[in-house]
Amino acid sequence: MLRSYSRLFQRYPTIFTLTRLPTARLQTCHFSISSTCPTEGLRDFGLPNATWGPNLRNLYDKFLDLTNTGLWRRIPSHNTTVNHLEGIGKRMFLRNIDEDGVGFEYCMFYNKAESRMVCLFQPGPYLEGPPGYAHGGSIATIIDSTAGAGAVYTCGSVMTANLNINYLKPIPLGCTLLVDSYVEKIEGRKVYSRCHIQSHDALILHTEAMALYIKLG
Ligand SMILES: CCCCCCCC/C=C\CCCCCCCC(=O)SCCNC(=O)CCNC(=O)[C@H](O)C(C)(C)COP(=O)(O)OP(=O)(O)OC[C@H]1O[C@@H](n2cnc3c(N)ncnc32)[C@H](O)[C@@H]1OP(=O)(O)O
Repeated sequence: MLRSYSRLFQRYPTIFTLTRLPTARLQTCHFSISSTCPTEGLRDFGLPNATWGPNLRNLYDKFLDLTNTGLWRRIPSHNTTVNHLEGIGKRMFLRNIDEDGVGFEYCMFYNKAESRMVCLFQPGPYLEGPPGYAHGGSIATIIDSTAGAGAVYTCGSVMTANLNINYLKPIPLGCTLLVDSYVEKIEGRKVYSRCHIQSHDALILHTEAMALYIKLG
């Protein structure tokens, strides 16, 4: 069964394009976005926990070492991007499961000089799509979140206008991945990013994507 899925995926890499929707009424959305730490004192989920496998832990240690060079910084991760005073009860999509390890287990590092955001990612069992593998929507989510955070840290608030994904090889649940994104070019309000997902040992290229973000304000 798994082999036939694998063959199917290798033969027909899917291209998903999210087509343009009518302009959102941003002025009617009463939320504030902070790229800093809006929930001081609350748990930072981008830190190792008992559900992290050795590969995720090793990659984390490697990137943490890189922060000593001053080129990389670890991005704190809370369960909301919304100011907690007005955002009580809201949850960030990727952090909306209380149990560790079952959903999106991840941590991000940012390199300002390269406009590059990497995400160390371990997809948990609640992200299942095909038996034993991550759902394409969950893969799109981690890509958009990584490249989106990269765009935000590079040039401020943005919204995703277009996301184009080639799913090349299925992603087994529980494995460790490197989601690697960078801002390729900026034209006016348009921010073009590229992203790929590879296995922790860089032997398998699972996914490639391009995203267009529009700067707000
Ligand atoms: C985002 C916040 C992140 C917070 C991060 C906090 C810190 C980091 C921590 C944790 C990381 C979390 C990261 C999460 C990331 C997730 C992001 C999302 O899920 S966003 C939700 C899904 N996206 C929508 O719902 C958009 C819906 N669409 C719209 O609202 C509008 O269409 C919008 C804002 C995208 C553009 O509308 P206009 O009215 O402001 O601008 P116009 O004039 O239409 O477009 C500007 C230019 O862009 C082109 N353009 C627009 N859409 C295009 C498209 N789809 N394809 C090609 N070009 C497009 C246009 O042709 C125009 O180009 P010309 O300047 O004339 O050259």
